[in-house]
Amino acid sequence: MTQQNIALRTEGLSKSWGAFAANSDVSLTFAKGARHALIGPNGAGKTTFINLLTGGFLPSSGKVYLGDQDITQLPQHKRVQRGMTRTFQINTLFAGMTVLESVVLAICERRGLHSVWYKTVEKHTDVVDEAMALLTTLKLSAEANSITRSLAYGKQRLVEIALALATKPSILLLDEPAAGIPQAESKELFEVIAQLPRDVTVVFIEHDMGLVFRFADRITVLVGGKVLTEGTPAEIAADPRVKEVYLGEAEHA
Ligand SMILES: Nc1ncnc2c1ncn2[C@@H]1O[C@H](COP(=O)(O)OP(=O)(O)OP(=O)(O)O)[C@@H](O)[C@H]1O
Repeated sequence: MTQQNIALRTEGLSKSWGAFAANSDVSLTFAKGARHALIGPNGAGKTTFINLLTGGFLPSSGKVYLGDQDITQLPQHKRVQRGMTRTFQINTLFAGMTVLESVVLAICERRGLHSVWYKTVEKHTDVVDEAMALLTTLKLSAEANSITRSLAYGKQRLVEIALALATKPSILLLDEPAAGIPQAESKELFEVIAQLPRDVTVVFIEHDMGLVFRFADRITVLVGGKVLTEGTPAEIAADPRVKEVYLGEAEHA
């Protein structure tokens, strides 16, 4: 992979709490436009790794590079400004607003239009247009005027993704986006994620292997905080070590 094709890269990333190493020497490269899944058994260190990427945790050692810039020490909000965003659960304020209102607010925030309240936003028709375009991409335009809290969980997850996309990320990090939603809705959710523009690199954690093998074009397997292997879905599916890890887990359960 050439430097121009790299969206994000880690070098020997480690995170320990006391003697416990949640991530050890994780060196990964995420290609621009990839749909890159992180998989591995419970406690493998996937969420820890995402937190090291977003700046939620600082690593014990190692580096994080966004393109060619070392962002290892950069605070979370500065990483968002540079194009790296993760989804957050919709808070009470956003849950009580309509879908369109919340996305408009998120776009205003990005554009630095802090004093614009929704009632005066009609003047900023370009903000409303951008919000509607985003909702159309996410197949949420029919829900634009619904109160977010009243939507099915799968749709609420899409609103969370809309709010993340309102920051105009080049990298979108998703930690189990389909957790807790019915299977039919999760398939729909991933279909929408799969159709996001290719200028957004998507890194996601997912436990449902059906979804992983359907939607990822690259898979990294973490076990015990370390990279076990990485490859295309076909390579990972054929890797006996991966089967062993999951069979071991199933036997354990
Ligand atoms: N703040 C923390 N302090 C101490 N240990 C932690 C902390 N955060 C996570 N851990 C530990 O690190 C290990 C890895 O956790 P992590 O959540 O990264 O795994 P995961 O692969 O995302 O697991 P799951 O699939 O169950 O969500 C776990 O044993 C967890 O208890």
